[in-house]
Amino acid sequence: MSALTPFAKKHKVTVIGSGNWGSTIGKMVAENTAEHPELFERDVQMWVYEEQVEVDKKSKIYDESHELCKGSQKLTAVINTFHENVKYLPDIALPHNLVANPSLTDAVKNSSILIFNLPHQFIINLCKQMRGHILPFARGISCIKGVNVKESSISLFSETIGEELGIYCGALSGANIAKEIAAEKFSETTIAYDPPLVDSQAPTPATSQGPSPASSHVDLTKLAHKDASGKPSKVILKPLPAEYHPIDQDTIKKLFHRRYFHVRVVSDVAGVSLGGALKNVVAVAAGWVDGLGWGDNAKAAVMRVGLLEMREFGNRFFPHTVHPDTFTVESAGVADLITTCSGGRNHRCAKLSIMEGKSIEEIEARELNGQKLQGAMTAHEVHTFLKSQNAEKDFPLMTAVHNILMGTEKAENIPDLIEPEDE
Ligand SMILES: NC(=O)c1ccc[n+]([C@@H]2O[C@H](COP(=O)([O-])OP(=O)(O)OC[C@H]3O[C@@H](n4cnc5c(N)ncnc54)[C@H](O)[C@@H]3O)[C@@H](O)[C@H]2O)c1
Ligand SMILES: O=P(O)(O)OC[C@H](O)CO
Repeated sequence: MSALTPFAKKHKVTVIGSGNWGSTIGKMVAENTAEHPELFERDVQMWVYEEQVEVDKKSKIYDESHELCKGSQKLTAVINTFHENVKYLPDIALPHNLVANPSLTDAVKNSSILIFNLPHQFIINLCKQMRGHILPFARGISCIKGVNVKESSISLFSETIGEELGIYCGALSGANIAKEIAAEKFSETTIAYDPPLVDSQAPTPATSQGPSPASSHVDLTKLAHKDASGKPSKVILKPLPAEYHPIDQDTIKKLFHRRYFHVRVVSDVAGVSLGGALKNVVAVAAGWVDGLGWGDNAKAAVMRVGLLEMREFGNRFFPHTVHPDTFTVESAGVADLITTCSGGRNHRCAKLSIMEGKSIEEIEARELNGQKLQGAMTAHEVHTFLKSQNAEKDFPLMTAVHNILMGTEKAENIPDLIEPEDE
């Protein structure tokens, strides 16, 4: 113990995912670890789903004499050599201390802070691969916009990750179109982070020897937290060893906040997560309305109904934890809805799909170069859950989006579907 001065260990940070948002978050986090050497290890690991890519001749980094610019190459090699994610975040210089790693288990090894940033359909499988390879006391932040539905149950990805890995996981969400933030244009975000007090800031049990040295003697069985729906969580959190600086709200803010990316830290994990997931469904409807050429008033009507349904969804299905104000006060609520329904990928692809008479999946494959939409999948998942609760009629917009995607309704009928004429 004598060799260990307080906070002798710095936090190692890993970003799991390297898409459009994953790479942007990796950029900001690596900028911050370099600026806070007292808290964090400088190098940030970024797990990359390995694939073959070609460096485009029009790209600024193209160098005809370089081996990696000839034919198809590993994405990780290209990122680590040219410090650019040519496929998912082209033309943005990444910090040299952001290290692409194709091995998930190696990328997360010894990391005390794990940032999850993947399309939601991939996360459970990845958590299973990570089990047994992470520090048991690690803390997580989920930047994933989606919900985890299994027939009649719904959970947030912060909860799912927490339960799969036995760690606490908060959530980051906001009006955050990645390519704008990567170009360092101003934006805000909301981070919900409220772990139970098992770390060194927790009041530790009094002993005859005086206060416990930082963290390690808390009775964890009494501290198992509740998940966002109010059910007792299966996770029994492990306290952070005393040699680490606490991973508190201040530490989390230092990890994400940039001059161009303003962070507000709150406690409402459920509200922040639901806002990010449900707005993607509304964005699909907004895209259709724009594609029909109905103008801004029509889109505003869809957004108004969508916001009310988002708030009602939180109140009804997460009554113990959602703070209804989150949807209107925080970037993770109405601000995200506005930006998504203007410049987001879900909106753009839905708009093109109706203009061209093609499915959203066809447009996604043609337009997004491997990036993944979350709106259509989330609409189906939310519908499965609403149906199981016999609540479809109380969420007419969410239900309409599902039915239109399924081809049993038409986007042209949205006005009647969201506000039946006899009401
Ligand atoms: N892009 C944005 O503007 C933005 C902003 C805020 C939040 N988000 C959210 O962030 C999350 C991640 O989205 P993104 O934009 O970084 O991703 P993306 O859509 O840009 O890219 C898709 C990613 O999925 C990976 N992938 C493909 N197949 C895979 C597989 N089988 N297993 C694991 N990974 C696989 C790809 O390598 C790539 O990294 C989503 O929930 C999204 O809603 C995105
Ligand atoms: O491009 P979208 O539709 O996935 O939305 C991106 C962000 O979530 C906007 O905040």
